[in-house]
Amino acid sequence: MPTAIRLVKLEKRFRTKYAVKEVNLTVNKGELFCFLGPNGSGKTTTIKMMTGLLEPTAGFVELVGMDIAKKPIEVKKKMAYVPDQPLIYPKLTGREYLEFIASVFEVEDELFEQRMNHYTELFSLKGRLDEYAGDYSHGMKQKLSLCAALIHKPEILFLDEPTVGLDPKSAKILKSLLRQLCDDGMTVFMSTHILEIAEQMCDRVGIIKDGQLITVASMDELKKERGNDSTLEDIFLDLTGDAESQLLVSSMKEEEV
Ligand SMILES: Nc1ncnc2c1ncn2[C@@H]1O[C@H](COP(=O)(O)OP(=O)(O)OP(=O)(O)O)[C@@H](O)[C@H]1O
Repeated sequence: MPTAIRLVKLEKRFRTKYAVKEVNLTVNKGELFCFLGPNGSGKTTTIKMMTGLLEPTAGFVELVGMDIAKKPIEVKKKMAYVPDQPLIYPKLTGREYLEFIASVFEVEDELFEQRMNHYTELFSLKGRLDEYAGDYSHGMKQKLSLCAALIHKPEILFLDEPTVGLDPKSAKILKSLLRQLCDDGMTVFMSTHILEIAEQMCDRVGIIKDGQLITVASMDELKKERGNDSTLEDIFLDLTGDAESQLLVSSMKEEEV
């Protein structure tokens, strides 16, 4: 299986503090990879280095075989990034925004129309495309940002907390869409706090704690190692939580019963 993403000894230091430390990781083409970790563990910093928005202190990132620091334009043509806070131009309509993104990526008119119709229909945005994007709700902005990311059919899609702000129907649509895109060969790298999503749909999960990647495995591998009745929540808390927070979670579970 060809490699889509390769991180080699990737590090980011802010002043004296390491936000990401010696991360090595390979993600294959067509994989749906979930990146998990507690708040402040280094997920966004890693994604920003992977997408060329932040320069590493050490190490490097290769996407589809190219070093992002050496070939930034070529690499960026092959990827898309949907941040947790959607970045849109408020004075453009939804349609104008998608047209603008398509023009940057030189998408042919016919393909643009097909993809715009397909994705905006899927996310129930088609009837709202002539309104200013600045007047959209948070969830609608998030969906417009997703449609824009898919308009040039990237080989690698990075998503930071993609389901936050989406209603349950849109979240479900997104989950099936991501699975289908990966089955068709796209690679998805996604951070999430929703362990259920990672458990249900990811091929592999990576868990980061204090800037260090502490586990990379499929759900089957994790269960084999930790016992078949373990949930991802148990495993996650076991690997990342301190004893106190685990006790708190257990007592809350007992109270629920
Ligand atoms: N620009 C910055 N300057 C200084 N420190 C930063 C900067 N950006 C991030 N950090 C620090 O780096 C660490 C990792 O932050 P990061 O945003 O990558 O975490 P995260 O795992 O995405 O967290 P969350 O789940 O809360 O979004 C944190 O300690 C954070 O305070």
